[in-house]
Amino acid sequence: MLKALIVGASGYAGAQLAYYLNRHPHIEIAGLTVSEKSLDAGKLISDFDLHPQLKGLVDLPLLATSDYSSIIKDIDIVFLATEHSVSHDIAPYFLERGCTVFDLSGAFRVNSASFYTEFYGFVHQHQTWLDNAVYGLAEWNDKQIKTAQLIAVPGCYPTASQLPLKPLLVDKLLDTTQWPVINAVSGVSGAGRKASLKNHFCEVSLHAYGLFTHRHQPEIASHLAQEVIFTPHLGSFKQGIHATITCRVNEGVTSEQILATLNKYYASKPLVRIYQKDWPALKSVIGLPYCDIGFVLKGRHLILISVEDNLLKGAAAQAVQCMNIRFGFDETTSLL
Ligand SMILES: NC(=O)C1=CN([C@@H]2O[C@H](COP(=O)(O)OP(=O)(O)OC[C@H]3O[C@@H](n4cnc5c(N)ncnc54)[C@H](OP(=O)(O)O)[C@@H]3O)[C@@H](O)[C@H]2O)C=CC1
Ligand SMILES: CC(=O)N[C@@H](CCC(=O)OP(=O)(O)O)C(=O)O
Repeated sequence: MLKALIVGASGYAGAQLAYYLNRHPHIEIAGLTVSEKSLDAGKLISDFDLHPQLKGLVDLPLLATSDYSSIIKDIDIVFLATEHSVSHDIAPYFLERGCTVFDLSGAFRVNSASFYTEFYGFVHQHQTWLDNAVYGLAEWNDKQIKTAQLIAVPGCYPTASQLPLKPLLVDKLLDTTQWPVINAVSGVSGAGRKASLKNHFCEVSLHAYGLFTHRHQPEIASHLAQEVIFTPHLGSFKQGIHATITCRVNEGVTSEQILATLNKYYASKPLVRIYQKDWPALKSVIGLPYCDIGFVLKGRHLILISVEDNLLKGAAAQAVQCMNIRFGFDETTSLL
């Protein structure tokens, strides 16, 4: 059994990790932690006001600490389900002690120090770890994940955006002079569990945000090696991301070619499902670890639809998928 620690366990992504790791035949949850001053210190993660869906499954207490020295012993794997600056600060502690770290935040996703100053508001202090981090887009980077010590699990919007576009770019089916236009709508859980007016139920309707400035635009563009126009939207539903991606194909490209290319890259990938006709809806993926992809071509105009659960394929499920790949377990262990 490998021993795993979840830091930030009381959050939305952390609780999903706890659920998956508890069912995993090769993993023992060795600890669940929250911040030193957490209001949830000492509570069970399955308490009524936290994550009662875990009752009887994971009735473990939340340890409030910033000193991991007493729990680090014997830990093999650390999941950081913490905000970017927290992951940035604490990841090296675990890495230097030999743990394999799966970071769900953006702190190690893009190998550019200036990116962090511009989009995350802090100066990145760990260039060597940034150099060594492997981007955990599981369907594409499995070879590198197998030997990585630090896996930067992609963002929720970047996963939904890159999975449909990447095969078409790699196989040169897109006219890249027209930047793909990604309009994506996220449920409110994408903003995390902490209460704020911005994600208050009565305040959320449907609106675009981060126009030309969202940090996921450069994450998507750098990993696709293709500029994109990315506009996120907040919708009044709890979970899920629905991305509508409009692009232009090269002269002569047919629907059959697009389907063949998507199948070429994903037919053997159990967590990406390609639609031969019609296109997916959020209800196909909520509570499940899949990214579902459909498309329609008219002339040279292509619309791709991709959907995922932001907390699952967009966060916790992809992190566990990466862990499965890293440690040689079946990719879908505990996920399906
Ligand atoms: N929500 C989503 O859809 C997605 C989230 N992510 C990323 O995953 C990470 C977690 O997101 P999410 O679960 O939504 O966030 P939440 O706000 O729901 O949870 C954050 C967790 O971190 C804990 N925490 C806060 N400060 C510290 C600290 N200094 N040390 C240890 N724990 C701390 C919080 O508990 P407390 O405050 O009580 O200490 C809580 O358990 C973020 O980086 C996010 O960007 C990635 C993809 C999708
Ligand atoms: C709805 C909402 O607010 N979504 C978040 C993105 C989700 C997230 O947690 O960001 P990472 O994928 O970078 O970790 C946002 O736009 O900031």
